[in-house]
Amino acid sequence: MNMTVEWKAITKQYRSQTALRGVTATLSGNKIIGLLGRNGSGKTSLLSMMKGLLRPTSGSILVQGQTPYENSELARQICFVRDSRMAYGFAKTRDALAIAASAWPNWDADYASALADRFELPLDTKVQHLSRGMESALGAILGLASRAPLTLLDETYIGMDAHARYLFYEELLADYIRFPRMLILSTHLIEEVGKLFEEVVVIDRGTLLLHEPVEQLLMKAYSVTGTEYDVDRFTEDQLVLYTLGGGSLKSASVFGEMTDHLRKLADLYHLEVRSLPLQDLFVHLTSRQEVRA
Ligand SMILES: Nc1ncnc2c1ncn2[C@@H]1O[C@H](COP(=O)(O)OP(=O)(O)OP(=O)(O)O)[C@@H](O)[C@H]1O
Repeated sequence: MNMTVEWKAITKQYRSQTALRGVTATLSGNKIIGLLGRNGSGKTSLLSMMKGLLRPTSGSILVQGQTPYENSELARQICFVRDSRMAYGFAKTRDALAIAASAWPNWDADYASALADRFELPLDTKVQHLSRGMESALGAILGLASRAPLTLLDETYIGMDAHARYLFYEELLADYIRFPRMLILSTHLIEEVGKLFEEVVVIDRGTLLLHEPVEQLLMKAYSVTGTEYDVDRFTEDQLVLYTLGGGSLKSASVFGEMTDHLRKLADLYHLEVRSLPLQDLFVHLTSRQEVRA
């Protein structure tokens, strides 16, 4: 199944609060997509509308050409992992997995049980009594074992410790390779998860800032390091995101493409050129107005 999600001029208003403003984009193909945005930028609202839990105030959202809102057939193809405590609070963990098994047509019970072992999930504990990390692990297991063609993970791994998070990344990638599907992960931990993404969507204060393949995005910025004099003359006409150091060792992060001409100039000025980590680029994209132009 080749998944397609269309956002058509989506606006979401909660009373006086506008969470999303005219967001338009088409996501297609089996991919791991990062949904990035600062706190309150509108990520959860967007994910909830993709699952059909909310309706846009204006505009429309289509998953496989259909409206997800009140569409129970389509809902079985879309797994949205957010708050396991809310969804399964009174059930024991083992029962939550059994409920999930009946909800998802592609549920893999053996895989769910192998994951429960790997994450050391206590099966006889009520979901509402799970530790934060274990609740996150349950969410990760539900998201992975559902094998839903569209899987939405809203900061699923946020309560996990580093060991569990890396286990989750490893499982996510391995299972995605075995069963390609569209996985959308909203996150703040870009440095850790960034390597998994093929494509990123950045939402800033309710508007779509960019939607691009990661490879293409990373080509849009770089850092140069050298003496202050050389770095300053190299970056004179460029959009500098931030600088570090000075004197004999200064580094400047630049938003713009590294052309052949610039590379020759950097060589001439004995500057070291590096690509910018996705996390740095994200922080600066969402904090500077000029970059949006
Ligand atoms: N039910 C609601 N009623 C009123 N305002 C809401 C509601 N849900 C979200 N909002 C507001 O809409 C905006 C976007 O919220 P949303 O939860 O979608 O953002 P987010 O990017 O997921 O945030 P975070 O990263 O902090 O979880 C915020 O200003 C939030 O306060």
